[in-house]
Amino acid sequence: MTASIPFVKMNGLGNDILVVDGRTVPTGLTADAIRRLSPRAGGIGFDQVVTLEPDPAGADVFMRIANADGGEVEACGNAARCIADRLFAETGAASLSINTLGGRLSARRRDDGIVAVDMGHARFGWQDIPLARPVDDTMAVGGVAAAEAAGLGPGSVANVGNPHIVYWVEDPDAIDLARLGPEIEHDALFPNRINATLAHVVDRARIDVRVWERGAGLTRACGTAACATAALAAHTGRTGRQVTIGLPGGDLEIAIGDDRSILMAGPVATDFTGALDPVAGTFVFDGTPEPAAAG
Ligand SMILES: N[C@H](CCC[C@H](N)C(=O)O)C(=O)O
Repeated sequence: MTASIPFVKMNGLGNDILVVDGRTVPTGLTADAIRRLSPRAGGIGFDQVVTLEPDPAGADVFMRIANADGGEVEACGNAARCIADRLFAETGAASLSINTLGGRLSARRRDDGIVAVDMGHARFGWQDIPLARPVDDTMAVGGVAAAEAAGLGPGSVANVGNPHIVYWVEDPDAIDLARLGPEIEHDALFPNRINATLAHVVDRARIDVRVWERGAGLTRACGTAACATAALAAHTGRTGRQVTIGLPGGDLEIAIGDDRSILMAGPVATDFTGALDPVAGTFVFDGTPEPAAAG
């Protein structure tokens, strides 16, 4: 087996990201290889893959994002923090511009060492999400059969680079999101599918959430879901504009600007390194690529 490209496994509050560097040589990582590598049983195990690339639009880096199912997506908040942390360590810089399919982000390391990322602006229009049909009040979206069958009220939708629906509930853990999540994700109302969050507003400065991620399933944390939930809560008057989002993996700090800009801050960590074969979908842990065969 020849493992041909190095990788770093990182995580933001347990939302784990495989990072590969395609800035000098394309990685050749295919959607099929991602699907083979993502399972925690037998694979490397991750929620998303991020490939660093040169940015033709002039940002410091282009961050290409794929979910565990191999599908390419527009945004990943935890990955943005992980990438920034890694590149700050690599370059000594304390700020960074990251371009993505969902728009351009800017990251900086705060004096306390925490990485903060400006995730851009929340959009609430039905075409922005997108929804499959016009909806006047996107803060109260009904018609998702599985959610209604589960007794959830209408959801609020936002696009923060990627699409999200947030259901406001008293006790997220009382709802079987593992069963409900995929039915919401694939509902016909969402032509690009959707990330689904159950949110309990604790008080005007804290919301506890559970997230089913499009293309990845239940995760320990979801940065963009935290951003969407905080933006929607502030927009509907459920909270102020400085909100702590409590996720199974820990807390994210979100600040919503009066222009609907979103600043997200939280910890990141590096788990391990290794190398993988992007075509065969095989890998070695914490090792270096196998030495070239002798001879
Ligand atoms: N599953 C998401 C992408 C990853 C988002 C999440 N990991 C985050 O930290 O924002 C989507 O399909 O839009």
